[in-house]
Amino acid sequence: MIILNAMSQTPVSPPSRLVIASRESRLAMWQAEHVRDCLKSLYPACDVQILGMTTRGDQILDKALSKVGGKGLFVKELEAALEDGRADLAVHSLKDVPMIMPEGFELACVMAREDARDAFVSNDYASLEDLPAGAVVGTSSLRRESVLRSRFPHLKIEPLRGNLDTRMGKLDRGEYQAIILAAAGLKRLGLESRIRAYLPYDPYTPAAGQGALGIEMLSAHPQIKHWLAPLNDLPTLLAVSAERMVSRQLGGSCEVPLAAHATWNQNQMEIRSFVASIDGKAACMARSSAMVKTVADAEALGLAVAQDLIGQGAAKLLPHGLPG
Ligand SMILES: NCc1[nH]cc(CCC(=O)O)c1CC(=O)O
Repeated sequence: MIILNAMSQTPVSPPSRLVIASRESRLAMWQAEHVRDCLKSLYPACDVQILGMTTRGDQILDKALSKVGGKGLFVKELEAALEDGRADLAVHSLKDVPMIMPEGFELACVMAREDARDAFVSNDYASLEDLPAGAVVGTSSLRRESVLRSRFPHLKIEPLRGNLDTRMGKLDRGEYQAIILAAAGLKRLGLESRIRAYLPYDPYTPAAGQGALGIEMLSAHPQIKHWLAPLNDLPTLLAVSAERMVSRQLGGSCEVPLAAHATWNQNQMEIRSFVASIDGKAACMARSSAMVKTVADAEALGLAVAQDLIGQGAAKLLPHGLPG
């Protein structure tokens, strides 16, 4: 649970030094630098440093994420740096943050979301519809694979791992006719011009948290939450709270195609979600809208959507059944 701008009774003095742990990929570094710049403008006297590190998710590139135990693969080393005091904050793509965080860790804040859509990238084709039979499409996500297989059974879907630059390189060397990536990462790295088409939320619903940044901290250091509170973006916080609740209720793993996307505007939230089989032949889909004013309201809507999916038989699509 995140407290927005919690006005503490005892004034907290501004930070004098903050160390941000980050993965070393270009996107992760962009995100860490963005957080550093925001902190520097909030606290001009604060010394803000970035500690770059490699995670297991960056090292293992020859296997599908779903096969190497996707959960937390990109965050564990960063959490270790927080635990031994080498860093105060860890910046993550919220999509990569497990739905249930380990004991002692929490989100300090959720920052404004970039474009949450998936993007179609290709050198030779303008859209998925233009791809000929047998064309190879690269994606590392079972969620994207499932929708592609159901809509375009004539395409060949093949795994695509590595950081953004690696993935673009594989496309440019002709290993794939097209690839699907999160628009957010491409835009952040100045690669927006490579996007040939934006995939609509229906049916290409993104993963919970896609496009948003989450900053992780140790629960034992509550002053950090206070310092970072101004970086929270309310529409994003409410949307991702609902999305992450859906995902958490369904076991939130990378081993099953699972999508959840919410928007919030003037107290009105809309949310859509699906759970599907990898071949795209079976799917449960739910959408809902409600008046939402607080994180608790958003989570209640997420819970209702998860229950709708479960009522449709979503548990049968989950590799380990329902959690708990
Ligand atoms: N799973 C890897 C990952 N984690 C975050 C992003 C993109 C940026 C974002 O969603 O914030 C990506 C790459 C992708 O899905 O194309």
